[in-house]
Amino acid sequence: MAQITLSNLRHSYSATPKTRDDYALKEIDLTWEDGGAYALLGPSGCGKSTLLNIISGLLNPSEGRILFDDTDVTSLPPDQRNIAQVFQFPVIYDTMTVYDNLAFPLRNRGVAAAKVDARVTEIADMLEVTDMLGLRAAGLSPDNKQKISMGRGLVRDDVNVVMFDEPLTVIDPHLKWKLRSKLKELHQRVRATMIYVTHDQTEALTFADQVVVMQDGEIVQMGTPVDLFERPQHTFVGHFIGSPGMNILPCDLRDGGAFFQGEQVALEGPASQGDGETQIGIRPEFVSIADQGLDATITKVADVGRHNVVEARVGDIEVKAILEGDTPVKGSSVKLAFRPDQTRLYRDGWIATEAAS
Ligand SMILES: Nc1ncnc2c1ncn2[C@@H]1O[C@H](COP(=O)(O)OP(=O)(O)OP(=O)(O)O)[C@@H](O)[C@H]1O
Repeated sequence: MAQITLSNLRHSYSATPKTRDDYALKEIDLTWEDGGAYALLGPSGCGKSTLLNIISGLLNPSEGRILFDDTDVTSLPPDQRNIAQVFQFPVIYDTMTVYDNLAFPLRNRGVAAAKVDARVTEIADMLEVTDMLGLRAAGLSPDNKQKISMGRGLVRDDVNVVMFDEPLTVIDPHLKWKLRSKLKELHQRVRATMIYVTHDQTEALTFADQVVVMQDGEIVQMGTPVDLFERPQHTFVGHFIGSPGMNILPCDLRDGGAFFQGEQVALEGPASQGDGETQIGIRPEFVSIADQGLDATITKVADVGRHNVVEARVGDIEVKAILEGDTPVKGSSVKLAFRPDQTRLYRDGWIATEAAS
């Protein structure tokens, strides 16, 4: 396994890029620590596959370098990078048995039969497919095929990194959670560096210790699932993560305070100086109905099981709240309060308040 460093990486699919918009990857500087469980999370088109293909060597970056530990691999082809990859669709040999499928990556590299057997047995046990080892892969269900595909990615213990590219796409929704937690458990057992690419926040947050959030060819935040929830560094992260996402509300800064719809709102801490468009960020979990606060009208109440998701209008702006217990009915007038230590200020998208100490 290796530490992977991406240094000043940029990539354009155009031969003659002129503006920043011509780059699918704008400027990436990132270190993936040896043995870490990472997710690369972002919406379709943000550059995840481009970044993955650059790490695996399928694509040469327009600028920048890739290091595996201290070795510069930027110009090495994929087969010399020693990477295992698990794709959206299972890559297995239907005519072979499950055992031979799992053994294939090892036999291909001339690993001795005894070690092949030990490793296949171990991985099959971890994946709970031991009873399938003698079966032909053709007869397996799609989720079992994908399990075997994952096993093929994990069977070698000498790879630099295992990369998963949306591996649960073909899995039935009710089986997804099982495989998701299985992968997390596998990481804890094998301790390989793993990068899991997805546009699904649940998959990313379940699997990864560190989540790298991408938007429009840039990394907007790298952090633990708790960091991303509690202190999004960018409004995109606040909005993209959470269900529903963070409320992002226009505000004015004046007289040393932040004003939303004409009312002053207490922030978590002092705001940095600067020009630019300012917004308040507050998660629905920290909006409540109180005796004093912003005048609002309830426009929608959705019972989603454990709690209600309530939408309220403050002036012409909608604010979402997650409320438990008694909830006001649609059309009623209420006062909304924001929990001050969870109320952040953003300027041009980026966080601009200091955390309360
Ligand atoms: N071969 C290509 N030629 C030209 N442009 C490309 C090519 N591949 C990707 N792009 C563009 O680069 C940008 C990033 O695409 P990329 O496939 O890396 O995103 P992604 O996050 O992996 O999306 P998805 O989740 O849909 O696969 C997009 O604007 C896309 O249109």
